[in-house]
Amino acid sequence: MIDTIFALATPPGRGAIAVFRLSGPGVEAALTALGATRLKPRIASVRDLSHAGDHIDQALVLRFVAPNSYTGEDTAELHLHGGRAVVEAASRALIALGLRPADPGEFTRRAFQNGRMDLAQAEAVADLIDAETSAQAKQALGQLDGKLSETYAGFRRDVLHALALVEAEIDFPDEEVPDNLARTAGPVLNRLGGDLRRAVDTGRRGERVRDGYRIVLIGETNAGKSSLFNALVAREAAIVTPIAGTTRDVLDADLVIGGYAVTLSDTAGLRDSDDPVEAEGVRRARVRAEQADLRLWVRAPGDPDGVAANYVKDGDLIMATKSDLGAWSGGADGLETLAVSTATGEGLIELRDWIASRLARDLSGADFPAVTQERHRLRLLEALESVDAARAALDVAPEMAGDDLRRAADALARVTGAIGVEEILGEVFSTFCIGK
Ligand SMILES: Nc1nc2c(c(=O)[nH]1)N(C=O)[C@@H](CNc1ccc(C(=O)N[C@@H](CCC(=O)O)C(=O)O)cc1)CN2
Ligand SMILES: Nc1nc2c(ncn2[C@@H]2O[C@H](COP(=O)(O)OP(=O)(O)OP(=O)(O)O)[C@@H](O)[C@H]2O)c(=O)[nH]1
Ligand SMILES: [Mg+2]
Repeated sequence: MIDTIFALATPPGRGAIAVFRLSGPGVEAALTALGATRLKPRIASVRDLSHAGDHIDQALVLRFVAPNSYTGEDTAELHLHGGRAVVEAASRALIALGLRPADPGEFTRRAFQNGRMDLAQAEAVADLIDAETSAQAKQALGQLDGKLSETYAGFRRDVLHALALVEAEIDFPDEEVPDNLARTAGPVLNRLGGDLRRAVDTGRRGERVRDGYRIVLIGETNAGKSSLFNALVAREAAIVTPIAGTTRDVLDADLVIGGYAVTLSDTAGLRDSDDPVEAEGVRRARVRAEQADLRLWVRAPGDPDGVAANYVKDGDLIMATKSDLGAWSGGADGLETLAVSTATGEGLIELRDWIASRLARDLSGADFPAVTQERHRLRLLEALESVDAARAALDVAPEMAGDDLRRAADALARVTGAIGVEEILGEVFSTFCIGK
């Protein structure tokens, strides 16, 4: 027998209203026991709820009848006055009536298990709740709509089509098999390989929108990195002193620029040091610079053509800091330069604008939906490798191509949860909040 579950779907604590969500075969009996009868499906009704003779609340009650509900089961919502005592009384009554508090993500998990959505859509529900920027919300909504799932399903259809062509040839073996295959399945696999490669490439973008675009401040000691960091995050987050070598640890701050999530990192000034603590700081700074999506190379007037140059890549930006003390004049190897001063505020607005347009360039693709999760990207890579292997096998050992294509189809089916569900369910739903 399937449990009937309940959870508070609104944040805990005092509020205007508190919404309890119920799902499972025992919903109707529970509603009747609470005194909520004669409810028309999907029509809100005001009912006095009580249990064991105690009046709980005058509530707004909604009832959905299976399968026409979020989970696909009988469900209900109790919209209560949002006081702690009311919430507590309702919670106790529901437990007394045999309902069980839901696990994180359990409503969405049931929606998935009842075929109301696939795994990629369930992940989108969690992403939408976690979204803090407009770009994150837009990306999650695209995935919730099923656009991403449809893309994956299209890839899988192409794989199965190629597989059918390969099997048809192999079933009628003759001298011409390799030639025929190269003519029929070859072009299908070439196109599919290109599509999968493009999808994998959007994965970097999708993950950056979801998890934050990584920008790192890097430069000589005393160049003004921490001062610039503080100016961008608008608080005195990092220690600033005239002493060279002040910053040791990498300091991260999350900000939103132009609707995109950004993680900005302040780092230790790059120089050789006998101090093991500083040397470790410099090592960490280098690692971060290496991993970053964008490096801001911070250079003050008079800074030598320093070590930072080794870590800066095409497309990075030179921050000519302390512009109040004079213009920076150095070779920039084709990198753009922006003069800033945290003393006067010069250039700070321009810097934000510059970053915003860089984010728009790197992250807003016309080819939404982007692949948003590492889990998807890894499966797509697996599919891509198998398709490439199948393509190579066509000419030499066509019977191997069939196995490769079956592996590719499996990898794609795992993304949407068509197969291999049990291994990934825990991973996907454990990050959900209770009540979702
Ligand atoms: N109060 C409330 N607001 C909410 C939700 C909810 O469950 N309750 N949602 C949940 O997270 C989201 C909306 N998503 C939903 C998706 C499908 C159904 C649903 O009952 N579908 C049925 C009936 C459709 C209809 O009314 O015509 C169906 O598809 O058969 C409900 C909510 C956001 N807002
Ligand atoms: N005049 C002027 N001084 C600045 C400016 N920015 C930073 N400074 C000063 O430069 C010194 C070093 O600044 P920090 O921000 O600590 O430099 P840093 O690059 O973080 O230095 P390390 O952490 O040692 O690598 C401090 O005394 C700051 O007050 C600026 O725009 N104008
Ligand atoms: Mg510093």
